[in-house]
Amino acid sequence: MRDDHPPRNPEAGTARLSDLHLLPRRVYRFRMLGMGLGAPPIALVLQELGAPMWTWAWLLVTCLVWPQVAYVIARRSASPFDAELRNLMADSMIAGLWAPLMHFTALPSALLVTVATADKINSGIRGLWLRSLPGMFLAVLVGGLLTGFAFRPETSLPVLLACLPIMIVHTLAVSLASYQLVRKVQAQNRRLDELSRTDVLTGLDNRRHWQDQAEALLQRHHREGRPATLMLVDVDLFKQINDRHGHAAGDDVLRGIAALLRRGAGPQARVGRLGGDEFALALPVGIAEAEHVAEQLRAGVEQLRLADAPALRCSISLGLAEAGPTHLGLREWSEAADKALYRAKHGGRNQLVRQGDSLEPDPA
Ligand SMILES: Nc1nc2c(ncn2[C@@H]2O[C@H](COP(=O)(O)OP(=O)(O)OP(=O)(O)O)[C@@H](O)[C@H]2O)c(=O)[nH]1
Repeated sequence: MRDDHPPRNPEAGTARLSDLHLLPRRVYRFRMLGMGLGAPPIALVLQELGAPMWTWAWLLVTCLVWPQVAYVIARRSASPFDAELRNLMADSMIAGLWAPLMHFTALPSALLVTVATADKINSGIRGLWLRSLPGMFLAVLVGGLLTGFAFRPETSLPVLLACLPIMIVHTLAVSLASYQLVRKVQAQNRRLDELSRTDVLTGLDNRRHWQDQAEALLQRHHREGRPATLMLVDVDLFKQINDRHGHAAGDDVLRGIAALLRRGAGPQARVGRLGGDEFALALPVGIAEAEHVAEQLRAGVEQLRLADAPALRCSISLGLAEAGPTHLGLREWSEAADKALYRAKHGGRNQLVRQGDSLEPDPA
């Protein structure tokens, strides 16, 4: 008998209230469909067996009355999810009972038991299918005692044909559900992958991902001799900005500068936020071109205005280092750019300094 699966497992403590209230209605539709498709082959077998009236009555109860009763029980329950779990177990017992009542007619008996168990597996609720087996076997036993374990496994052509709808519909429904689940998991994996590489505040590469990209650019420089320049960017007196205008305005400044860097650096550059108010750019260009870009960025940040804090002014200091033979790894390359940035800070801020430039006296 077809049943539907709950979207979440409350045992994992993640079930949402809205899910719980939707569950009985969802299960009801599938239970009606499953019981409806299961009824014709059962009815044909009962007819072939010349079954007693009470089995016909039981067929009516299981296919018409039970789905309504199960729905009402679940809706009225203080815990619809738990009530539906019990109903799902009852579905398995009903499927199990039908096997002996059909004198174990092979195809419909195997089909009902398999479909009921497959639905428990497909529910994703840990161990539900195993927990449903004792009840199912008990029902087989009770039904067997009622029928004296009459055994007639032959399946006639009409019964076989009547089994086709439930076979086809159930297989397709389960396949569709699996397909949708796989697509959802793939999309979530892509999103997780993206999140693991992205700085949440600015949307730039985060430190680790940026470092991987910068290292790759440096190694390509060593391999192929292509130019590469590292640019470290630090917001000037950012603590004062936070103190005077508030942390939220500080965040807006970081976002605004990040957007400027991303736009100004060009599509080939890797732009990352190393943390706090520090950014880094790995540019596939020589020092002269990088200096030009850096100057434009510096001037752009000077012009940055925030709608929420129009009086706020900010600037950045930049340290540049072109990749060279002494920069064996990102560490050496970063140190060179960091020294240049240090000079820019101590040279009065709001300026760019490149590796090897002479140290300006600090006016402060
Ligand atoms: N709004 C905001 N502030 C942050 C964030 N991360 C770090 N900060 C603050 O950024 C400030 C960084 O200040 P520093 O780099 O030490 O110094 P500074 O004031 O920028 O001065 P100089 O670098 O010498 O120009 C600290 O006050 C941090 O609390 C963030 O995500 N948002």
